[in-house]
This record gives sequence, C-alpha cells and structure tokens, in this order.
Amino acid sequence: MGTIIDGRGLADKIQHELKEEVAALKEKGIVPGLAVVLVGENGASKTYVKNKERSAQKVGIHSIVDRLPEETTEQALLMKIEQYNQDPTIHGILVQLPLPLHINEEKILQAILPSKDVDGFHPVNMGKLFSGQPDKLPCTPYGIMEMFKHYDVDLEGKNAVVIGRSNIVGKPMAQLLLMKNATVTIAHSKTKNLAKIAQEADILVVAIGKANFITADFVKSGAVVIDVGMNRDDQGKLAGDVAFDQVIDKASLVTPVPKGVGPMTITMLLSQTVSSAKEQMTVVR
Ligand SMILES: Nc1nc(=O)c2c([nH]1)NC[C@@H]1CN(c3ccc(C(=O)N[C@@H](CCC(=O)O)C(=O)O)cc3)C=[N+]21
Repeated sequence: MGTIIDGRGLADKIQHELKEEVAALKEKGIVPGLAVVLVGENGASKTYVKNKERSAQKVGIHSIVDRLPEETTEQALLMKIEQYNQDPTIHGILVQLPLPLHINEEKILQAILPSKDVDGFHPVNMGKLFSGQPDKLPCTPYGIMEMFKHYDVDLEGKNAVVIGRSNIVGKPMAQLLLMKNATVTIAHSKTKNLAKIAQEADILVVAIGKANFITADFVKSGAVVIDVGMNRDDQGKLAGDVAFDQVIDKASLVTPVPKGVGPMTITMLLSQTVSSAKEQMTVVR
C-alpha cells in the first residue's frame, strides 16, 4: 500500500507561510494584487476562479475578478490587459483559459507583461524556462515539483514519463524534470505502446483528460504517480486520470483528485503573485 500525497495539506502549509509573508509586506506598505480575468460562462472555469479568489483572500492578497461576457471582443480584452499592465496595484494577471473561440489565445497571453505573468504562459517566460533560466513558471508543474521536494522524491537519473504535451502542463513538466536530471519521456495521444512506456516509469505524471484511464497495469511497482486529471462526470463529481483505488496498492506515492495537484496549482499562483509584488517593489522609478 502506497502513501497518499496530501496536496491539500501541503498547500495549506505553504499558504500559511505566504500569509505571514504578505503580512510583513503590508508593514512596508505593499499589498500584493492579483487580477483574474474570466471571459464567458464556462461552468468549470467559474469554480476554479472562485477557489482562487477564496485562497487569495485567505493569504491577504488583494484580488480582483473581472467577469466579462462571452461576446467580449479580442480588442476589448487586450485593452483590459493593458489597463492591468499599467496598474501599479496589480502584480499578477491571470486570464483564465480556455478563451472563447473568437479570441486568439496566443495574442492575449503575449499582451500580458512578462513581469506580471504569474501563470508563466508568456513566451518570454516559456523561453526562459526552456533555456534553463527559469523565472515565472506554469503553476501546475511548479506545484508538482514542490510536492517532489516536500516528499523527498529523488529525481536524478530516474525514468520520468509525462503523459500529455500541452504548453501549460506536459512540456514545462518535462523540462523541470530534466533540470533535476531525470531521464524524461513525453508520451501523448499518438504514442504507441503507452502501457509499456508507462510501466518503465519511476515517476509517472499523467495529464490525459480521461477519467480513470491509468489502471494498475500501467504502473511499475513502487512508482510515484502524479494525477493532473480533472474530469467531471454528469453529477459534477470530480475524477482524476488515474484509477486511484487500484494504483495506490502498487505505487509508492500517489496524488488524489481532488486534494492533490489542484490546491498546489492555486498555491503556486499565489506564491508567484507575492514574489512578483516583491520584485516590483524594488524597481527604481
Ligand atoms: N490561465 C489559467 N491558469 C490556470 O491555472 C488554469 C486555467 N487558466 N484554466 C483552468 C485550469 C484548471 N485549474 C485548476 C486549479 C485548481 C483546481 C483545484 O483547486 N481543485 C481542487 C478542488 C476541485 C473541486 O472540487 O472543484 C482540488 O483538486 O482539490 C482545479 C483546477 C487551473 N487552471
């Protein structure tokens, strides 16, 4: 029987530390500010945004949530971003993805000042990461690396398999693992013999988007399994990509869904907002 990685517990611990850091910053007259922009009526997105808002308030970050209608034009959204770029009380900007189809996502992400890009999605921040000079990081892979650190997971020389190749999870995850000297394989929807590749993994990070897809037969005995999946069924109940009940018997460490990767993602967002406020405080004007 493996151990459950308590993402919720670790997130609470880090958020508690952030709260103290924010209180100290307030003594110096700095209140970290986060602007979250939500376009349209995506139900799941709304829940995430609500969670982020609640956590931000808990640690004392000033958070603004801008709920814009589905019909918002690309031009109007660009102007909104420019307003937050210029606003000295805002240190972090997050535009919730996915955006409506009539808006060009790349164009929007590029409009955010890299110094306020607390999601780590701007090409400048991606370029820094992939050239080995990390600055702002995508929050999900960052949160997973913090879990490895906290649970003393040694990555050097290990076989790490990342299933999923998105810009926001799979690719940056692979790069962060590589920077810790893991031997990294990126698998994806076109990969042949996925089970065979997964079975070789000492570290298995799963971001597929199919409920309970990773059963025990995909998992090497003693592996560390990280579940990035967030699949909601008709009743609104959340399930990961990993069949937790069977995998926990075979793996050494497994993240649950909920209370695994999700709370850590939010915590890294808050952490980068606080760091961003500190950096912007020292800018000479
Ligand atoms: N620009 C942008 N940045 C994001 O970081 C981003 C995004 N867009 N679009 C959507 C995804 C999804 N995401 C989640 C974060 C936390 C939880 C989370 O906290 N989940 C909890 C509770 C889940 C529940 O019960 O609803 C848990 O797993 O325990 C979930 C999902 C961030 N995303």
